[in-house]
Amino acid sequence: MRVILSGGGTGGHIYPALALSKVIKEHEPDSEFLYVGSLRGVEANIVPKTGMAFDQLEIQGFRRSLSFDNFKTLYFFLKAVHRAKKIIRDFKPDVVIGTGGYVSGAVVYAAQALKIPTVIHEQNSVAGITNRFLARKATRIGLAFQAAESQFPSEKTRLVGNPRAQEVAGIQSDFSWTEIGLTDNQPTLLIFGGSQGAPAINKAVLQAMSDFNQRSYQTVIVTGPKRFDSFQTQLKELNITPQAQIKILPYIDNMPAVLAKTAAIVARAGATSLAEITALGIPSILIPSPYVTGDHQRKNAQSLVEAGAALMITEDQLSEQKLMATVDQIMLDQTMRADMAKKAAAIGEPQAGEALYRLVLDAMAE
Ligand SMILES: CC(=O)N[C@H]1[C@@H](OP(=O)(O)OP(=O)(O)OC[C@H]2O[C@@H](n3ccc(=O)[nH]c3=O)[C@H](O)[C@@H]2O)O[C@H](CO)[C@@H](O)[C@@H]1O
Repeated sequence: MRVILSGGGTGGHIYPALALSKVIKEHEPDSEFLYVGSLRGVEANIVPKTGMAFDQLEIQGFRRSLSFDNFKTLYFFLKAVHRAKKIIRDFKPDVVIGTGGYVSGAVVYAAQALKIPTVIHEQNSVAGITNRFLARKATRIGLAFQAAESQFPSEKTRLVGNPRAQEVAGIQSDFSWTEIGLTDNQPTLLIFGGSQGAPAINKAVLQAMSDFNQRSYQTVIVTGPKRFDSFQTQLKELNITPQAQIKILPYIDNMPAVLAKTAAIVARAGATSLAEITALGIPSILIPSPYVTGDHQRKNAQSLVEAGAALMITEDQLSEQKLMATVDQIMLDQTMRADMAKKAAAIGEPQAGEALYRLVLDAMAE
């Protein structure tokens, strides 16, 4: 089949689209894909590395309040829809799939105007603005959380999970911590604040660095691509030299392979990260971002906490002491980790990619 994928702005929207493309390719090896992202979004770094054809639109988000900027945004949106229509006419897709972010708004809207079947995927329990806008004319809607059901027309909406779960669940990882200068003989804690990094997590980790320096378990700190330099500068200012069991990175490109070798995680509670953590059965400490629509990360995190798979620290409780105490609790207790791992795996959705693929076939058959 010929497929246009679009989702952007943040990793949580991009990786599910790429994961779905792998499932489609397994079923239909001759399939052709085109990914349409935004000019400035992180998809421009992520997608071309996979070898998938990639095109870009200039687009920006709406402000929630009335402002002159919104006229400019509207202008960009209409221009982007116009270009998206041309891209669609040239590529002739059988289906157009949107996984969230402003750019998918323009691409899927253009496809709907051209009467091409469209599928949208909502990763969160609280629907994003783009998917709410696209829902009325979408042919099918795939959800990762049951809690989002009431926000979409029921007759064409299905609970499918997050396709990234299936991608990571089956992974045969040959990653070794020695590739980044660590060893494979110690349990490794991975700290990352979603795809962009999280200032509040970085700050608490910086304050706790001298504690991490004294631990025997390994710690990998992913700062986020734009926060790496300032993290290093602050380390210098604090006069702290990370010991050999600590590694600081701006971003991890091969996350599924790395996650498969990770003992425990400290992270935000973005939906795609959680799909990965549960698919692989990894114990986690979740620090939900309070800055997202409808406080959805806290709801995401709560579902793992209730299952016994995760511990939660809210951002207002986050401190060096709280972070270290919670991390030590998990990292120094292998039995606790094993129990949480089992409970995380029990709520994983290793078939999610398959379910979304079926939904795409449904949309095309209509
Ligand atoms: C601040 C914000 O708006 N966050 C939203 C965004 O989060 P965000 O983009 O952070 O998305 P998620 O946490 O859901 O997913 C992050 C993705 O990036 C990957 N990754 C991360 C770090 C790294 O170094 N390498 C790497 O590959 C993770 O493995 C994962 O696949 O989209 C999610 C899914 O719609 C939402 O639930 C989040 O609330």
